[in-house]
Amino acid sequence: MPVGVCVITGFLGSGKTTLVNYVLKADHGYRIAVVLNDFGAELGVEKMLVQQDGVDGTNESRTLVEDWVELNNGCVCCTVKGTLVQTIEGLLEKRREMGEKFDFILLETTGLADPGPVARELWVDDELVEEDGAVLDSIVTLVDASNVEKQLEENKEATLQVAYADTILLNKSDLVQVEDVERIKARLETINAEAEIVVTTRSKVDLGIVLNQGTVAAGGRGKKPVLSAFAAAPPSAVLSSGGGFWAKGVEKIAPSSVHDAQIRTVCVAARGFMEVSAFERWFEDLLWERRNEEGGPDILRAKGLLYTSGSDKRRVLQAVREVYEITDGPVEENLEEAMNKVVFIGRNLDEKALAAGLEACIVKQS
Ligand SMILES: Nc1nc2c(ncn2[C@@H]2O[C@H](COP(=O)(O)OP(=O)(O)OP(=O)(O)O)[C@@H](O)[C@H]2O)c(=O)[nH]1
Repeated sequence: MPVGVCVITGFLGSGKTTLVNYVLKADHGYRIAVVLNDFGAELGVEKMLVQQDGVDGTNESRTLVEDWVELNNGCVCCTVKGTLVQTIEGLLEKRREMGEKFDFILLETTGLADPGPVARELWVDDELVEEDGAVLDSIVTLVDASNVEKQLEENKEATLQVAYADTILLNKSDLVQVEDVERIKARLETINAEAEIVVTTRSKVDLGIVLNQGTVAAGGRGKKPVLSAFAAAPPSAVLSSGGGFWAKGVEKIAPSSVHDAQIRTVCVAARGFMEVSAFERWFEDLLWERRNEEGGPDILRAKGLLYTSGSDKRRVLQAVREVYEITDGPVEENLEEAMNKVVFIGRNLDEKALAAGLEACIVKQS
């Protein structure tokens, strides 16, 4: 029987990695493979965020096998190399080699992705669906309750992510009032009236909602899944752009894989140990002051790994619009490297100025 693939999508900072971590650590007895396809992946930021507090809270029992990270409950983790189909094929190969099977594959998409092409790729690639292959089980979309309304106004991808969902996790509910939740639910329903909406905090959800929506067990080998967004039309209609499958009493959105051209990703790095207070001053100025200037940086999301003076731990930076946090990562054995990395996604990002700003936070050796 093929393995079910659960596609986890949602706008920048909505809680996808938090959900992946939650699923990996929960006591469910499933063997799960996670495929990360994220903007921080090339710097190793994303992988580290998923691994940072493994199943038992330590790093010790994990072994790095090539690009695979095996967790001590049998779950494995990898990042997309080459195409998505190649990555999943690699995973399945690995599964055969191990003589064991995964029960599920979780695929975390990038926060700016239109999940349509990913779903289509999984849908139409017949080789994947062969015996012991993979089949799309469901699309779970996370939305950040505190930002979703603005995101839906500004970004077509955010709307498409909601439109494709089988299940929507209305996450970060702790950051809004009860009446906001009702209003947001109503807004989401105008885009996708079919999806189940589950209100969550820190992506904590009944795992039955994420793992195994029944497609694989019910359909068996080679069966196509029944996804709400796809169910109204055969795949051919899904493949044609602007097909009639949106016309279900919901907003019409032309499917597109074109991103907001102004949004880009900038990665900056600086070697050495930094003064946290200097970093905070610089970062807060960027997030809170400079963004209001004409043509100033509009940072939608940032992630980073920081080395701070006087600590033997790497620190993890997370920012979603104006909100940010710096938390402790695992103890670092090789502190000499001390390469600070920050990945920004946003508009009006000046790479040179950001690199210089990060460099200026490094404590200079006298
Ligand atoms: N207050 C609050 N914070 C949350 C919640 N869920 C996640 N976060 C925090 O929000 C930040 C972003 O969470 P992630 O899980 O990394 O979000 P993501 O969707 O993977 O982000 P991208 O990789 O940018 O697309 C992190 O600092 C999380 O700790 C929640 O329910 N409430």
